[in-house]
Amino acid sequence: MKGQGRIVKLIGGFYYVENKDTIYQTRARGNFRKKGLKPIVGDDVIFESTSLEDGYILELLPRRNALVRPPVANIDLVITVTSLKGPDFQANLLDRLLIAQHFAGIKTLIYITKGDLISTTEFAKYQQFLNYYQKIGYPLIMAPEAFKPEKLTALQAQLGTQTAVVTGQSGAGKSTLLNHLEPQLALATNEISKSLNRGKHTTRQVELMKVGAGWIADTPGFSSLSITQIPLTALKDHFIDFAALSDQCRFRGCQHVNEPNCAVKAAVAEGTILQARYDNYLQFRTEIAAQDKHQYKKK
Ligand SMILES: Nc1nc2c(ncn2[C@@H]2O[C@H](COP(=O)(O)OP(=O)(O)OP(=O)(O)O)[C@@H](O)[C@H]2O)c(=O)[nH]1
Ligand SMILES: [Zn+2]
Repeated sequence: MKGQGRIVKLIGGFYYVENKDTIYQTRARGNFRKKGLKPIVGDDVIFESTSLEDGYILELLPRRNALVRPPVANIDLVITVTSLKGPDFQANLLDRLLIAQHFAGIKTLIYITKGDLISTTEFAKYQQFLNYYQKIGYPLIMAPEAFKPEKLTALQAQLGTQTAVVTGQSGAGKSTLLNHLEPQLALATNEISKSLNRGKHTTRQVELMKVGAGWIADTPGFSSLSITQIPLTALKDHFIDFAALSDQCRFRGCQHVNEPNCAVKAAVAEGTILQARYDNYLQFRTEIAAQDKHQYKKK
């Protein structure tokens, strides 16, 4: 048969392509390889196959968008899983994820886990962050409330026929959420390693799975994320709270660093923009500038 399908998994040089609920094992043969294009999970392709195990990808169809990490294409929503305890909450990592997702042009839903493992006092420490992200426009859901039947139904309805990706640190609770959404998946989940205080990387590959009428990709966890693919002067546009104020800065294209009459810096001083978020902005700028310098030297 010859037809259109979607790459759902990639293992050992084989691309697994779904077409009408059947999965075909294929290899890449199309001329896209000459163009240096590498198919990733989520890609729509034209493929040909003689049996379930023997097929070829002939053509890679244009991508709407793609994330670098995890590598997935054609995504409508990223569910960004952020644990409060084990792994502990890191505003820096959350900001990296949010900025990378905005740069890729993909909507974000923040999903907070393990609030049940900390005291009320400790929770209050994080509350200002959670409130802040909601205030600036990120929808946010939280475990274990998110597992209530009516909440799961609402999330499924929100997903509809779309494609979502679940991303976040190792052991944050990605597979756990998917198992609640679709118990038939029965994905392996694991306790985080006590000695390393991080996940054991239960999920080892990106895999796109049917959940209700839509698709969700579970992805391996990670502990750091580079944002150096973003051009230095564009970074500010992906901090949605800064972007909302930039009209009020004195200079067009204000980088919110050294310029006078900067509305962003004023908001930080006033406390309407979180200091930690602004500090992360400056840190990301330093990382991007260091990378640019390094690349310039190599040329
Ligand atoms: N107490 C508590 N435990 C949770 C919560 N969410 C997940 N867990 C537990 O945390 C552990 C790790 O969860 P997983 O769903 O495997 O995490 P993951 O993000 O898929 O991990 P990797 O696949 O390694 O990246 C499991 O033992 C879960 O039962 C939560 O909200 N509260
Ligand atoms: Zn400014």
